[in-house]
Amino acid sequence: MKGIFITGEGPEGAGKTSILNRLAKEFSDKGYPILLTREPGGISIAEKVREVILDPKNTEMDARTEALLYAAARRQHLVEKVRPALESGAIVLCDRFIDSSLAYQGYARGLGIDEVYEMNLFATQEMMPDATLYFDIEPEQGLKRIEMHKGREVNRLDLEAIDFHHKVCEGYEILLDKFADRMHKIDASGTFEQVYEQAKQTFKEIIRAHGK
Ligand SMILES: Nc1ncnc2c1ncn2[C@@H]1O[C@H](COP(=O)(O)OP(=O)(O)OP(=O)(O)O)[C@@H](O)[C@H]1O
Ligand SMILES: Cc1cn([C@H]2C[C@H](O)[C@@H](COP(=O)(O)O)O2)c(=O)[nH]c1=O
Repeated sequence: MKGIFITGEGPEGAGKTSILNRLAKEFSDKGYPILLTREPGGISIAEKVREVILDPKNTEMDARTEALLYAAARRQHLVEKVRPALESGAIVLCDRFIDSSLAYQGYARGLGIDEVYEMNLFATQEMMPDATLYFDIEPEQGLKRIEMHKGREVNRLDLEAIDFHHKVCEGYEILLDKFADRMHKIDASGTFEQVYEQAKQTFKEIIRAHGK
């Protein structure tokens, strides 16, 4: 594919969405062909699946159902939006992707990282990101940011106990080792400007390494 597929990952409130938005704006303004999108969502069918998965009223959702719904939304989003953009040469910035499933469903829910990975490889036909920005923060600090952000939807996963959020971070630590070649750790605990500067430097190195 001609484009570059870059994902943003991390626990709740790490600042992924804010930083990816600013990167997309700054680099689009400079003339780079950026497509900013998100998971679950990004296209109509996947946004509908998102509503079902994240509705806090759906308390009975089975862990495998949850993992399959994320993978189904991912499949449709990839086919309908991400792959065509990459084929046209875009730099796709995606707010969460497969690593979220591995950390949240594979590790924190206990389904198994390898099992969830296998199932997702079927959904994506083995497509993986070229690079991933991992926003590293203690779950307590991230959740506090979300509490302060009054306009944000509170979703079903935000409402999990703090132990679950610690497990999500442990899961991501495993992924940082497993996928050391593509994962870039950003310290997300500082001010927005400090985090943005790190993310921007890393982003520039990634696109340079891919010839852009
Ligand atoms: N470095 C920062 N310091 C303080 N607040 C921040 C920082 N970065 C983002 N925020 C604020 O924290 C809140 C959550 O940020 P954001 O939505 O970007 O996080 P996120 O990682 O996408 O969260 P989630 O995945 O849970 O949706 C927002 O109100 C945002 O303005
Ligand atoms: C893609 C994906 C996401 N999740 C979780 C992580 C978050 O709790 C929500 C998405 O909300 P956000 O505000 O857009 O970050 O869904 C998951 O558990 N598994 C996944 O594959």
